[in-house]
Amino acid sequence: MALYSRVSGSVGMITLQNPPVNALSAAVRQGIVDMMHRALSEPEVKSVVICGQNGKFCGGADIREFGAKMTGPPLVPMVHLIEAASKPVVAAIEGIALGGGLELALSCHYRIAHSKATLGFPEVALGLLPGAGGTQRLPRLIGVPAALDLITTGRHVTAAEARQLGIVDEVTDLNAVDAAVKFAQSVTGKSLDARRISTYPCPRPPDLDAIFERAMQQVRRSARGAIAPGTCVQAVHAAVTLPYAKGMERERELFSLLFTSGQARALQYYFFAQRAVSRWSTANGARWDTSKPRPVRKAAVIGLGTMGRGITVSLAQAGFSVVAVETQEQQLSEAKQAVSGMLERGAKRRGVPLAHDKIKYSCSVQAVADVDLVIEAVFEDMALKKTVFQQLSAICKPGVLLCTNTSGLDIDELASQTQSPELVVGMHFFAPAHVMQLLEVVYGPRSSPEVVATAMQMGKKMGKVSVAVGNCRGFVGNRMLKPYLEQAFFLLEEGATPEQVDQVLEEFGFAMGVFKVSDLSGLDVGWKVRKSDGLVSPASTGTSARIRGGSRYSPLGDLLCERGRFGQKTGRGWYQYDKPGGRVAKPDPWLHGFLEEYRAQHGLVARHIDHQEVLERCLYALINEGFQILQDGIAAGPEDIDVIYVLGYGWPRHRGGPMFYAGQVGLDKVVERLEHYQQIHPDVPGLQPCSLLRKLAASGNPAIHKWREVIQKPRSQL
Ligand SMILES: CC/C=C\C/C=C/C(=O)SCCNC(=O)CCNC(=O)[C@H](O)C(C)(C)COP(=O)(O)OP(=O)(O)OC[C@H]1O[C@@H](n2cnc3c(N)ncnc32)[C@H](O)[C@@H]1OP(=O)(O)O
Repeated sequence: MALYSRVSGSVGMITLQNPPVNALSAAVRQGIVDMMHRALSEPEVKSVVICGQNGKFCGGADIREFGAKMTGPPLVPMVHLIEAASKPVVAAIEGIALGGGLELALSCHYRIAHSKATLGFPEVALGLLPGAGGTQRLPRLIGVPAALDLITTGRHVTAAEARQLGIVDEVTDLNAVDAAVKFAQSVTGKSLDARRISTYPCPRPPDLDAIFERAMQQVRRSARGAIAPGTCVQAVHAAVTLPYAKGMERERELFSLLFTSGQARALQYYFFAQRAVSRWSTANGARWDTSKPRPVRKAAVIGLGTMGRGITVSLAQAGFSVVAVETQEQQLSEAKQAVSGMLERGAKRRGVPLAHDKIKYSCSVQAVADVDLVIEAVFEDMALKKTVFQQLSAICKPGVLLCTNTSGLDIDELASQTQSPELVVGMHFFAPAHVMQLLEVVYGPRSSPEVVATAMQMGKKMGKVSVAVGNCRGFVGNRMLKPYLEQAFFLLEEGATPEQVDQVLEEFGFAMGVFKVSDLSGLDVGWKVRKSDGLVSPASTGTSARIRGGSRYSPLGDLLCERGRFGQKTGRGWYQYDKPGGRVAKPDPWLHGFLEEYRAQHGLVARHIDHQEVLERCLYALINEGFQILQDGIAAGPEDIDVIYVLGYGWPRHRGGPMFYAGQVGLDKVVERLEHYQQIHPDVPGLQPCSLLRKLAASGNPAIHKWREVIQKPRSQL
């Protein structure tokens, strides 16, 4: 709702009241309309201030109302009522003015912002455009290039930048509402003719066509199939080429197109999913709201390879004191230099405060004796990690949290090396650890609720989205990756090329196809794991070369590694690169020849494989594993899996995540296609639809938020 009060006799004050962000719900819109009429009708009131309760102007339209039938006054007539008012209306912007909130502010005649406020049009991230006149007013106010930038990227600007751009009239370090009241009094009685943005002509730069062409190219490059950014460009184009009223009609048409799209539904689902994962629960009943995190002031990182360095940077930038340990002098000195460089680049590019003084380097594990939490990031080798955990358990003070950055090893086995297994938890960072937003917090059967809560909170403090997951091979992300990769290898055996598979996945929206990712992360990583699992066999011909444990196996990755083709780092992998460390993947005729030879050796006849088969086999196998993970209680809900895939594995956000995507395709259709492929490939167990997927499909494709009701009480796999 909106409250009305009178300040200093002559200023009518409308206060938006809808915690936590004063979103423009039906009740708030109704309140604004009613209170505007009241302010305009009271003769003593000479001017109006609009502000938000609790230091937040407005977070925009209420996203929770988007799925439901529209009630209350629409936004567009509301902003027109404000702009057309005969008394000056001043927006007092504290905290946030986002989306519809900024549109509300732009309909006011003046805008006063607090210096700490942020403003922006983030609709594009929800699959929408600013549909209450934002695409028509902003270019009129700040010009086409700046408006295109803000509307197509959704980036938030500081009050200082907003002032520079001309979005706000004044910025204050003092109380913005008081400043707005004073301002409102000072403009009482002044003409408002020049203050109604909709009446401004839209600036028409001479190189208009080139500007729009560049903007379209830019969004095509970065949008990876998302439709909202390009539609935003079209709406701004209407502001320049059409009179205001016609431009508003065009904005409405384009908004409706986006509003009803599957992409908008996916992005809005994802918005809430990313927030829902902080309300975690574990298989043995621990929960976010009943578990108190322990205080952590000083942390340690053991092992300063690529991951350890990134983790050190993340911790230091988040304000933790860090002891960074690498036992080899030479490597320690290299790491110190690398970490310093990373901190300096962070300060230069993102304005993160320099944190050199937060880090103490040491060659000795003894240096961690007084820390509150240790993150082990040594080489991915169980024997080595066990030794480190035994050492840590002996050296560290009682009560210290022992965390491992393993990407898939058994947390419980490591916990059993320590005197306090309840204090052990996985913190699986993603490379580069100081950049990637995802953190999988892996609890073992014995991890205490406080320890899970502490790791989750540490992740948040480091600016990450932490997702709690159970302990199993590969946890959630890497476990699902296995069947996906496996299908990609099988497709090569059957006649596809890496380029073809990657193209299909990139057209779907992945930033990189599976083979390019494999080249980037190094083929040797998976090879080492397969070797330690006893999967890599010396026999390279005959049927046994392609069968392990009675199931189909492709040794293609192993064969490439045997030839020293580890990907980008060696300049050769599934693609070729101009030099070791090169980044530009080019098709490799050698690889094509090798695949032909391989097929001939194994009696495989190459066939034409179409787009649909590549997509379905790769994605549905991955999705099926996701359902198995839910069934096993490794992830508490589909949102956890979707957030992990979007933030950690390049799944296109506008497709919501693999579990949301499955729901959009239709669970019955996913089951049917998996069954189809399983009939053709009976030796691939990953194509057998899991029972939870079948159960959900059979119960009539319930909406994703209802899946938890069907998922049985979770239990740990170990
Ligand atoms: C018919 C439409 C016509 C015109 C077009 C207009 C369209 C729009 O305005 S779309 C909305 C545009 N606004 C946004 O996209 C803002 C989204 N919110 C955020 O970016 C952030 O929440 C924040 C910067 C406002 C605050 O961040 P932070 O302090 O980190 O808190 P949280 O993100 O955890 O949010 C707290 C809480 O608030 C809920 N919430 C936030 N914004 C909205 C909103 N616009 N509508 C409804 N609910 C909102 C958020 O979900 C959190 O609650 P839960 O934890 O319960 O999910």
